[in-house]
Amino acid sequence: MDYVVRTNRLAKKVKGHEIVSNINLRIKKGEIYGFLGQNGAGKTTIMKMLTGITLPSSGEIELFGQRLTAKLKNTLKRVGSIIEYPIFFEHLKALENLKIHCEYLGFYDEHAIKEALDMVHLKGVEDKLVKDFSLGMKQRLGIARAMITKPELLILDEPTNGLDPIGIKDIRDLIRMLNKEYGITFLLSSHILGEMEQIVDRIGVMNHGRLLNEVTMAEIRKQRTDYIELVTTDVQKTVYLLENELQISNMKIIQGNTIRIYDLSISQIDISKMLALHDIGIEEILKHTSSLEDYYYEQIHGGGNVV
Ligand SMILES: Nc1ncnc2c1ncn2[C@@H]1O[C@H](COP(=O)(O)OP(=O)(O)OP(=O)(O)O)[C@@H](O)[C@H]1O
Repeated sequence: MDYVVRTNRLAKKVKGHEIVSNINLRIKKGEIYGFLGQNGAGKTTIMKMLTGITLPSSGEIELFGQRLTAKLKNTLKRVGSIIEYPIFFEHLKALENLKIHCEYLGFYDEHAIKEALDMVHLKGVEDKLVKDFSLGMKQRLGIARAMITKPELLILDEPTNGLDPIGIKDIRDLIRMLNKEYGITFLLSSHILGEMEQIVDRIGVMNHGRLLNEVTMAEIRKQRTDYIELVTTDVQKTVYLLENELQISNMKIIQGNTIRIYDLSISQIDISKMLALHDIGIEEILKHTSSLEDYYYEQIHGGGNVV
């Protein structure tokens, strides 16, 4: 298996307290991997260790199959990142900011700068002052800056934080495009489940400094069970009617008065019509579609496996 990132029992201690422990992370080449976890779960700390901003207290990091050591800092050239949020010289133009960054890196290539701006669709605003950029444009400029050296892995910490729905969609589309067209592997973090669900191939659930589970979105979708939830004025009679009038057998009663129907070949409308015909009052009927949110809460509250 071609892994871009592998960590082995990675841990970080701060003032005697372990803020992340025993992290065995695996990110495959070409995938969009998402770290999911509440504030303070340890996502940023791991990203800082992967980008060489912070040193691990123990454990190992392997990037592109090579162990990351002080001597092999060159490997980090293959990684681009925005950790926390991108900081610019606000009173300078976008292009000037990128040029300064290149000079600082000792890598000056005007063509690469123009190409990066083009990739994130910021061509035409390179002479605009950064202070006049929207948050979404700044995020895109941050991605352009991280892309100048043509990294194979981009690490973006909460890339859609603070953006409005259109800005969020723009960044999502940009990440997808960079992944598909340029084959860039991504490590993203977010605490917004719905957002991650729409973009990642695989997720790692972080909780209190531990990586609980790594699972593909395809696996989550396969496991999910959708059902219709029904509350009526007469549970026993409803069950009898569902079985005999609509031939539904896959259902269960929960909390005494709620029926969950797992047979979705019969619509809510048919159920409602049939019950109305038999004078059964419906207090509630709704379709429940399980999602990443269900999986996440199961992991956090059900004590998911540590990987
Ligand atoms: N330098 C530090 N000194 C003390 N505590 C720290 C330090 N860095 C991080 N922590 C603590 O470690 C925990 C993990 O922080 P981290 O920033 O990695 O979490 P996170 O999952 O990225 O959350 P957020 O989304 O809020 O950034 C937090 O409780 C944080 O307060």
